[in-house]
Amino acid sequence: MEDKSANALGGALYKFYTLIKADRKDFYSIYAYAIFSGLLQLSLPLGIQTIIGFVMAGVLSASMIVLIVLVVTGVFFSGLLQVKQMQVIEKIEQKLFLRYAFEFTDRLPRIDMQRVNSYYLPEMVNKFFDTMSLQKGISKLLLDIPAAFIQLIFGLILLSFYHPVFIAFGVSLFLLVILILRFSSVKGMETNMLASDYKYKVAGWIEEIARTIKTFKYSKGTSIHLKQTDTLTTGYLNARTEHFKILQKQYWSLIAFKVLITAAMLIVGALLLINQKLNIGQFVAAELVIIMVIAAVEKFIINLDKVYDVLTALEKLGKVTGSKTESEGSLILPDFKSGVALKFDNVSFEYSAINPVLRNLSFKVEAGQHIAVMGDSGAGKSTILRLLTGAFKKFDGNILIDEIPIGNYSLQSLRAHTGILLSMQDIFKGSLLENITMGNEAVSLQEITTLAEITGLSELTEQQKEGYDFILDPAGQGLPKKFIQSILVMRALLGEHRLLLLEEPCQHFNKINTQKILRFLKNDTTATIVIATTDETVAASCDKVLLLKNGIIYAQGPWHEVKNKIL
Ligand SMILES: Nc1ncnc2c1ncn2[C@@H]1O[C@H](COP(=O)(O)OP(=O)(O)OP(=O)(O)O)[C@@H](O)[C@H]1O
Repeated sequence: MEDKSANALGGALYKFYTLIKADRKDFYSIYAYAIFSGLLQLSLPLGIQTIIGFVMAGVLSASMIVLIVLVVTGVFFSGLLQVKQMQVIEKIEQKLFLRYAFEFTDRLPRIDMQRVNSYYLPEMVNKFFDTMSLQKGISKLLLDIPAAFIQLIFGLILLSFYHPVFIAFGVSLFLLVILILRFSSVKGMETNMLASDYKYKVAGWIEEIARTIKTFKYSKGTSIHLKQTDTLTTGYLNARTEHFKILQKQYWSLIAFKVLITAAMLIVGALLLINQKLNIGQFVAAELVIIMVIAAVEKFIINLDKVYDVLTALEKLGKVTGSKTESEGSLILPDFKSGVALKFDNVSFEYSAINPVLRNLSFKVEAGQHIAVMGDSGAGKSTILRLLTGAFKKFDGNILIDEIPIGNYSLQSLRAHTGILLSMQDIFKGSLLENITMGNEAVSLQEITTLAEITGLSELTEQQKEGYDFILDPAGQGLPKKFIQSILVMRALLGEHRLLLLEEPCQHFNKINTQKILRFLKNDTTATIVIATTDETVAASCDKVLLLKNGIIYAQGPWHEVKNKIL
């Protein structure tokens, strides 16, 4: 466990380093400002020391006034530099938000589906909210901590000029900080990560209740939602309490040290003063520097929880931004106006080791041929289509497209030539037109209206005043299923294709639209078509039927030969 946590801490620190590297110019200017501001802040005790010297000597001279002006100017400039630092930090915070927003948006559609198969992606995306923790914490990490550190270094250097005893003070202070970090940081990171895990589990569970709200609403007397929340929040509270214990330990070590050091320094300072090793001006200045140094250490320790938060946020954000994208080849599928030839050669596939889905499957589809894949629920029909999208790469055997293994093709080129309708596709919040064309401006209006007529969507566009600008709710809420299906079918069919992968293309359609779609597929496209279906009308319209049973081919041939084998 210790090793894993140490790795988590190391990994998070490395992520922090890469984050800083990306904006290094901004970071350099922060540190330049922090160094100057630290130096300027020292002008206060030094100035006071000299002023006291003047006062003690009973001299009121022009140089004393100049000195006062210099001290006041120093205070003003150190404030000015702090404002500059804040401006740079604000810029960094804005950049962070943009960077993560675009990284999430760009990466999600390219994510390797096989690796995230067991995750519920909307829940995984909740981690985006850690951008805010990062924004909040980074200013502490970049502004307060470096400033405190620089103040500490300069303060200690200055003190060592007053008397060597102060060098011992500096060394013990450094040792304290290192000891506190050495003994608490790994555990602190571990407990903070655990609390964060539970935080997302609670959020995920509440999201799940919202997603299935009708189930919970209509299940009389259920308390399962509260029970689960109770379990998860208990986990969260335990982890938080453990984490707070670590923070408390750090604060207590600091308080103990502060008490001791204040007493020791006052006594040592007073003794040095009495023994005339320091004059009164030096004594006051040295005490001021000591107070400043202790305040710097305090700032450092108090902000340690922000360090944990930032590192944890980076780890969580990394779950999405660091997730593997789909691997692909570099071959471009040529832009021919004909279908592709397909071949499954001894293909076996499983989503998880306990559940083999396809077993030594071999079949061929000629270029331009239409094939229906039939079988009971769970037989593996959709899986065949999914494998042909190139989204699932880990299978045994070989899948060939135009005699070349599917993995050799560039996914972009493959998908540019493939029209895909799978049951997990959905409507997103956006206009009807955006939902149909997915932003592809090359699609002609003529093509859209033709397909709208075939699929029956024209009924909707004629009813709606806004026509194709009509805004759809997420998942097409409130829209009849037949229109949702029309949109999804149009999305798959618009444009030129060499391969069409269609899962139940005619479900929710009436007989007329079913016939229109089947006629369109027969006469108006040259693509090779693979349809996963249980609809006999659809199967009968294909050149060949592949009947699956428990992941193997049970029968294949034209519909009239296979239909008797269907139970
Ligand atoms: N994403 C997934 N993760 C794990 N197992 C899956 C996944 N998708 C499907 N399966 C399993 O793989 C098997 C085949 O599923 P598939 O969806 O290909 O069957 P199907 O014939 O299309 O069934 P249906 O008609 O019900 O959609 C089933 O046992 C199913 O539970």
